[in-house]
Amino acid sequence: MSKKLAVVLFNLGGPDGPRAVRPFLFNLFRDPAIIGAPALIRYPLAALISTTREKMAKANYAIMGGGSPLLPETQKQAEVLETALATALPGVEAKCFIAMRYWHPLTGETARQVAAFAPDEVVLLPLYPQFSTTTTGSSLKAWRKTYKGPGSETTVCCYPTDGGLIDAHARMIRETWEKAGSPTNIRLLFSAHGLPEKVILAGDPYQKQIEATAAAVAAKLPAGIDWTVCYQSRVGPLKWIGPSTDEEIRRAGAEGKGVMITPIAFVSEHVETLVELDHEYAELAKDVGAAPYIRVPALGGAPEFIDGLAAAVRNALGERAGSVAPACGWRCGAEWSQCPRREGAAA
Ligand SMILES: C=CC1=C(C)c2cc3[nH]c(cc4nc(cc5[nH]c(cc1n2)c(C)c5CCC(=O)O)C(CCC(=O)O)=C4C)c(C)c3C=C
Ligand SMILES: [Fe+2]
Ligand SMILES: [Fe+2]
Repeated sequence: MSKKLAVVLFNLGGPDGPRAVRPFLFNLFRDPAIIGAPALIRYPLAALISTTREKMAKANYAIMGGGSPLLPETQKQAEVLETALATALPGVEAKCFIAMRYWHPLTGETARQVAAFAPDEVVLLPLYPQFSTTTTGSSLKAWRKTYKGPGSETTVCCYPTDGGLIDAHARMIRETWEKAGSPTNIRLLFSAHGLPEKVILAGDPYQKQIEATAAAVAAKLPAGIDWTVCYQSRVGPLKWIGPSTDEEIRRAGAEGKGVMITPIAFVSEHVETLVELDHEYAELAKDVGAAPYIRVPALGGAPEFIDGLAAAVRNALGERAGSVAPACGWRCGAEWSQCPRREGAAA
């Protein structure tokens, strides 16, 4: 009988229609990984923020037909990854499951489905290349709270400089640039989701890993290209890491340059790319004279990226079997004793 492998893909989730927007936002803001206040304060605060943010968020989701495309996009990735795993792991019955953090299929629902599958091995694979306590760390906690099924578990904490990830980005940047007529007077912006600065000061490796991804991609592009990293999607009154994407668009405009913008922390299209990048920042670029404004698509099912994920799963199983040494390497940037890949480690 072939070995059964469950690969659990972590992602954030998004509302599937207008009525889901407020409860989705409530789930997000009541997460202690997002708002670090005690539950007594956090819950009313989450209710208040989700109510006040609902109208604006609904208007953004309306641009995409009312809901987020994140789940269908993730389902497509899961399908192609399953096919890649059939080749990478002959003789293993590998099935991909999707565990979303803030909207269906929620992590607890998926944990029950995985338990019913009764796997011999479980690999937890975040669809976040860079580790943050606010994303992968939060999903890991939710998983560990809810999964009661069988199987030996291994976590891929992160893969910021994975060869497949980097090759996919570099190819898509080159292709998009050529399709746009190979303009020369442009700056390449690697745009990542921002974080409150205090999260980074508390030791989160996210920003360092974003910079490592961007540098590795840039190293695959023609020497001397003009590039920089910036951060989008700021929420709330706290100080967030910078420079912000809008500051960088303004700077490019003031210097008489156009921009080519590539999402570097999101691996699929959703509200932050289809609305923020394609509408809000495109308009800003027009206003400040940053022309042309070119947007590189998110990775989606890019074959190099998917092959990289399949290799990460194979390596995780190799570590479990003792055929390759357990190593965080880059991975989460934490000491091995703190790395969430270690079973039982506090994420
Ligand atoms: C690398 C990925 C992400 C990080 C880091 C992250 C941190 C983070 N996000 C918020 C607040 C919001 N995020 C929202 C949506 C959203 N965020 C990510 C990714 C990261 N978030 C994704 C994939 C999505 C889903 C988009 C979709 O299509 O539904 C939202 C909702 C949208 C909105 O109202 O703007 C909020 C709010 C915080 C506060 C935070 C770190 C502390
Ligand atoms: Fe977010
Ligand atoms: Fe790690």
